[in-house]
Amino acid sequence: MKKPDLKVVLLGDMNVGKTSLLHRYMERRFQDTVSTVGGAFYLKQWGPYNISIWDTAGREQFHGLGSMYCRAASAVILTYDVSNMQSLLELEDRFLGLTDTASDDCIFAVVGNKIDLTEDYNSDSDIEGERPRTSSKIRRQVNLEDAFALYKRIMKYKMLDENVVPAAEKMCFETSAKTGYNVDVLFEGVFNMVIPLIVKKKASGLDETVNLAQSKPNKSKSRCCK
Ligand SMILES: Nc1nc2c(ncn2[C@@H]2O[C@H](COP(=O)(O)OP(=O)(O)OP(=O)(O)O)[C@@H](O)[C@H]2O)c(=O)[nH]1
Ligand SMILES: [Mg+2]
Repeated sequence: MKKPDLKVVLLGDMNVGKTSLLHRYMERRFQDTVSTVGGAFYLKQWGPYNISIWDTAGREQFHGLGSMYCRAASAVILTYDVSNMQSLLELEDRFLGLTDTASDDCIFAVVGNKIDLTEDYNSDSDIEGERPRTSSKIRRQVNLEDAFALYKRIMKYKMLDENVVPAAEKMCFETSAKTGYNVDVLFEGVFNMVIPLIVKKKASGLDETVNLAQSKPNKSKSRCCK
């Protein structure tokens, strides 16, 4: 298998929609999911580059694997559910520490999924005419400003200068895996931001992307499946 040029990892609590976001982006549809066991990866050709995108399990029992999946990651997509404040809080409490193994210049995106469930989602934005069947919308629990504040705390945790890193407004997204809203914008925005880092690394001979063959989970602990 060809070695990927860069690695992107999705992290976040169970049920926030990580697998659904990846299905939507890679397979262009919303389909039934089962809660992820261990992790799974997809390969995406992006221009001349190969990108591995890793889906991880949000369930507590797989928590120990998270830092392994993040090893040498160029980008981490921290995902929460806009209808569930706890899922945002978990990102800081439970998932941020797992990113210590990521690349030093790793970029972070904070993503609020399931925006279609909320009353301020305009279904005219649906990309495939998949309008919600009911109008029973709920009030969102997480505002974009909460995500901006988390992003700023992440930059502080990483000891990165706010004036140098991409602005929170550029790195916080709201998406719907169900309707496709903002999903391409998210993934392609992240890819476009990390590619200059790869070019730089390759030029300086510091390419540290993990070989997929060496980074499979320990079979005694978990198995890798979709
Ligand atoms: N309405 C709505 N439901 C969604 C959306 N994304 C995911 N879901 C639903 O949320 C549930 C969980 O989705 P998954 O993609 O399996 O969540 P996950 O984050 O991968 O969960 P784990 O694998 O357990 O960590 C499923 O019932 C999905 O159909 C969305 O954008 N809108
Ligand atoms: Mg999953």
